[in-house]
Amino acid sequence: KNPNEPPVVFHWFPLIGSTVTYGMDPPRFFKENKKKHGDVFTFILLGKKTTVYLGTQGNDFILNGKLRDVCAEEIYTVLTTPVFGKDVVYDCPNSKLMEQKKFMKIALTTEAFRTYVPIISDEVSSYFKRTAAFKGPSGIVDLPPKLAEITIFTASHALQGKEVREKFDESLAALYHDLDMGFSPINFSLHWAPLPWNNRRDHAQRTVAKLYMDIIKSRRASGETGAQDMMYHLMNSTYKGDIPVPDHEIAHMMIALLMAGQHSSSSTSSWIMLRLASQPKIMEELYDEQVRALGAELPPLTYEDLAKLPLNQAVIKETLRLHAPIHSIMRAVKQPMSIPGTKLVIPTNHVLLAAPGFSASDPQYFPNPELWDPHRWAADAVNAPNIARNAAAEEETIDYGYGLVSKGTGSPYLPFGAGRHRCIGEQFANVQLQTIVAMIVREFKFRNVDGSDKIIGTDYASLFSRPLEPAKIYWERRE
Ligand code: HEM
Ligand SMILES: N#Cc1ccc(COc2ccc(/C=C/c3ccc(C(F)(F)[C@](O)(Cn4cnnn4)c4ccc(F)cc4F)nc3)cc2)cc1
Repeated sequence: KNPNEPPVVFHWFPLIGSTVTYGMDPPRFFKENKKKHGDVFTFILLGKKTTVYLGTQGNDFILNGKLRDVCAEEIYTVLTTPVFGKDVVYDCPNSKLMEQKKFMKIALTTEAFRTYVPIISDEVSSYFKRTAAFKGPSGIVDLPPKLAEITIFTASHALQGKEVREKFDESLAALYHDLDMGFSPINFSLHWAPLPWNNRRDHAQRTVAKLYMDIIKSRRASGETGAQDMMYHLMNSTYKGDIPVPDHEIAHMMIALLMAGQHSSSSTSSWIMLRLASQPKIMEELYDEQVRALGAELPPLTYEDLAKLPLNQAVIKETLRLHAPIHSIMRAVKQPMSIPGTKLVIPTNHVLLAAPGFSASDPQYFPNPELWDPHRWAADAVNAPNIARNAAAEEETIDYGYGLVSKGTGSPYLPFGAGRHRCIGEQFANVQLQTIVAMIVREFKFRNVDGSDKIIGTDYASLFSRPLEPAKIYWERRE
């Protein structure tokens, strides 16, 4: 027992360690071990010494770690590179990732979002017109698979372009599924194994990358600059020293963005709809908010309308507080790291694990934390989380080469991470989710099949936490 290293969580077997107890329910695992050991403790995850550092100090220590101390790509590349393809995101030096994030952000501007809102709302309306599951005046439906379709259609059309969207009606859906099978935490250790799903993943990656490269070639040949979508901007970006982005890297970044957007948004939109079914009153308040703000005839939604719907925005914020799709953020330790205020030094054979979502359920910051209550975010709410009020005010920011990002120091609410690796898709995700929610609220009323206010459990077994399936709700068309 080394007094300079964190306490180790008791475990029976050396390799398995605490993988199963952690993997089944990470928040419960964190809570139990925080009680026994405090905010810093080590457990064995798939044979690796994994040191958790909870709370806002832990978030700061890990997410704002220096490049020489912590490394993301060393942990993530085994999982992401076989799915995305080589030379992008975690298969290149961090300095190159920072440039790639700068390129991706160029297509994620408010002017681009103005064009995305009509695209997304049309995709939602036409989905409900054509799908069999929502025929007639009312019914019962298993929601998550339907929302996964809605998110892939809306994100691919808005972010990836019309050509890609049309491919999802044919081959691309099946190929996307094969890619997706490779995107599982088991591949943190079995990524190399010639398992059937890894072979299908590799075939799908090559086929999808080729599909993107063909679109790039045809766009370059025809010279049309149609929609200013992500592909257009990546094709017109250059690395330091005026080096154009190679076609295969454009294709691989497009796959990365497709995977990022799809998993996070489909999980979040599922949780939003399940929470609205458990509290139908809130869904009625959302409808009333639109009628009050936009008029009873509910004109076609515009980007500017979204800012007039604070409750609609709060619903997304509150859902991400309780259901952050990424529950664990991991970094390799490159140099021994001493934890300020303690005599602890984290050695280089450890992996650091931050769990920003854990502090978002801490009653110290959010009274009655398990209650899903979007009103807690209202600016004037008497018990509004004080971070909501002065967050913008004291926000420390820093630029890693792709624009100013918040360091999130002190914030107990970081569903999009913080620091060098912070999410660049936050604004797009909010536009997409707010538009999807607003369009669904116009057409339907949801409630639980048994009329209760129960909420289904969480499936932590995949890479992104999501609702257990099936998750059925009762819907009826608004007259
Ligand atoms: C509700 C939606 C989303 C959530 C909750 C979310 C969450 C996160 C988190 C927690 C990180 C930090 C990961 C780490 O530090 O290891 C991250 C990074 C990132 N996300 Fe998202 N994300 C969302 C949507 C998106 C979308 C729509 C895109 C693309 C259009 C995207 C692209 C990225 C990228 C490129 C990074 C940078 C990774 C790095 O620098 O290492 N995300 N996201
Ligand atoms: N046996 C067993 C067993 C073992 C363990 C467990 C449970 O243990 C764990 C541990 C850690 C994790 C980590 C989640 C994790 C990390 C990185 C990424 C990502 F990189 F992929 C992403 O950030 C995703 N992203 C960003 N924004 N939107 N999506 C991303 C970045 C850039 C990019 F361009 C595209 C991207 F999509 N994705 C997810 C999940 C589960 C269960 C069972």
